[in-house]
Amino acid sequence: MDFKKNYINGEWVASHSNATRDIINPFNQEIIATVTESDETDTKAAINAAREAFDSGKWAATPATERGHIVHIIAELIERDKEELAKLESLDTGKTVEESRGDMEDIAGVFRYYAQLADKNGGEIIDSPIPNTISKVVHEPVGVCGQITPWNYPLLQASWKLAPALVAGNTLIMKPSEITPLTTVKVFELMEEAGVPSGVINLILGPGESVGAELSANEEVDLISFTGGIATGKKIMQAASANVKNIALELGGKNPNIIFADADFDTAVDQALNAVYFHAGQICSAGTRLIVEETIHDKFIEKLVQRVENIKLGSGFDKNTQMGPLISEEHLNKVIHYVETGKQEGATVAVGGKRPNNPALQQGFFYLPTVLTNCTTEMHVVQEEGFGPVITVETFQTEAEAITLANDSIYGLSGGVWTNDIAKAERCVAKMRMGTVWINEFNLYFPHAPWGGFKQSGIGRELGKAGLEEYQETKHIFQNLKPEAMNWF
Ligand SMILES: NC(=O)c1ccc[n+]([C@@H]2O[C@H](COP(=O)([O-])OP(=O)(O)OC[C@H]3O[C@@H](n4cnc5c(N)ncnc54)[C@H](O)[C@@H]3O)[C@@H](O)[C@H]2O)c1
Ligand SMILES: C[N+](C)(C)CC=O
Repeated sequence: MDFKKNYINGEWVASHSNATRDIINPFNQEIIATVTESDETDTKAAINAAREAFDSGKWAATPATERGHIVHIIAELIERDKEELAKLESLDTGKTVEESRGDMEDIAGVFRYYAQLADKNGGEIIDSPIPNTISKVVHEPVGVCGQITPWNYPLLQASWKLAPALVAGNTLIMKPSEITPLTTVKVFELMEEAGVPSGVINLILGPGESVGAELSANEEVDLISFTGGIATGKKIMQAASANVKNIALELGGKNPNIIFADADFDTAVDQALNAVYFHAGQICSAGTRLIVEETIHDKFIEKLVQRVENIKLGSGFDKNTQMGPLISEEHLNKVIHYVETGKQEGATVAVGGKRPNNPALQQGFFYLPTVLTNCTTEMHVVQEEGFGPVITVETFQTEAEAITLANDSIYGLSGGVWTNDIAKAERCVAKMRMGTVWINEFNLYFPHAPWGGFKQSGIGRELGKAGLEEYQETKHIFQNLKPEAMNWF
């Protein structure tokens, strides 16, 4: 695999210090690539390139239809190379290739969706209350956008930022997670091939503390869009205040999954697994807080545990694997810490609760899919985002109790309700303080509908029309067709 570099002003360049970083396969800890490691100096060069490209006006002045056409070509190139991209994503993150294939379909869909929206948000004529005037609203690009992404869905989260920023006419600097940059590098190659002009898209590889912090604080950056953890989000928000940047934060979640006794039992059990164990639970919207009606608790947990015991761990490249490793040793230790703390606080391990014994998995950062019962709302493992394959189980007797438990969180990203009583479901979702609520479903998202969090799960929305509006300024233009002196002064 060749050495991966930054992409600044249309050139592939190594960092000024020539520092490098090895990228590790979380399944076996082998080095899968070496990439350039940048710092503040490289970041400033990328910001300058984006600033000059924006100020030249060349991209913003390109007709929206043409910008949309280029974004559509990017979608086609992703479609063309989706198998290579899927394998690269699995190598880098450990998730199964089947999951990565699904991600690549979603990613191409995001570029396609924004391509077709490019020339359909031109503004509006306001019915002016003042005679002989024209009042109109137009949308303009925000300017230079800093975009910072996490390691769990590297290219998917990048696509949610790249596609709307481009069709809106912005220039950008993207910083992927330093531990999973490979598919983002590849998509920059595809965007170059698609004909995005130099300076419009810039890629900078490096750590958050230097590259990410510079992007967040630099006064030449007009907007910072971040997806990642809550602690980092708070730092970015603070740094962004330097020049009162526009800010979009997609942060973590600790998502409730409410199961009423009248739900379709087998489907609810099956989907409770899907809600958490894809990508070993490393999903912002994972339904890790299972909230089950007391009357079905024992039966539900018995069936759930039976199913969990059969989940096959292994290499993401093995067709039989259902769950891969966690991303890193540091992250594995975090998951272990939360489960151990939960046990000390009174939770019972119904299944899992440790690393697998299988000798073939010892080089990988594996943790068994876990169910903790006897959980209560104040436990750390219930309140804090462990980001691993761990379900905590709480019970309720009444609808009101279920809602109270569901909302008892600083987070508000997503949640689910399982019941065959639609009126009850509607009553629940009306009270659930989350950006996405599913009824008889979990973890579904698509480009047309907005995504984002209530409470400390974030600010702003990605996807849908709202995801485009994040990258647009709104300008009111007022024209007097019959100007007259006022003679006031
Ligand atoms: N809401 C969503 O849609 C969504 C989607 C995916 C992931 N997430 C969240 O992401 C988190 C997991 O990702 P992570 O561990 O990579 O998050 P993280 O916050 O550790 O890192 C995210 C990115 O921020 C960078 N960063 C770190 N410190 C920084 C700083 N001081 N200034 C600027 N940038 C900095 C990192 O290098 C990385 O690129 C979870 O909390 C998950 O819920 C949320
Ligand atoms: C937003 N989503 C669900 C694709 C990934 C969250 O980690």
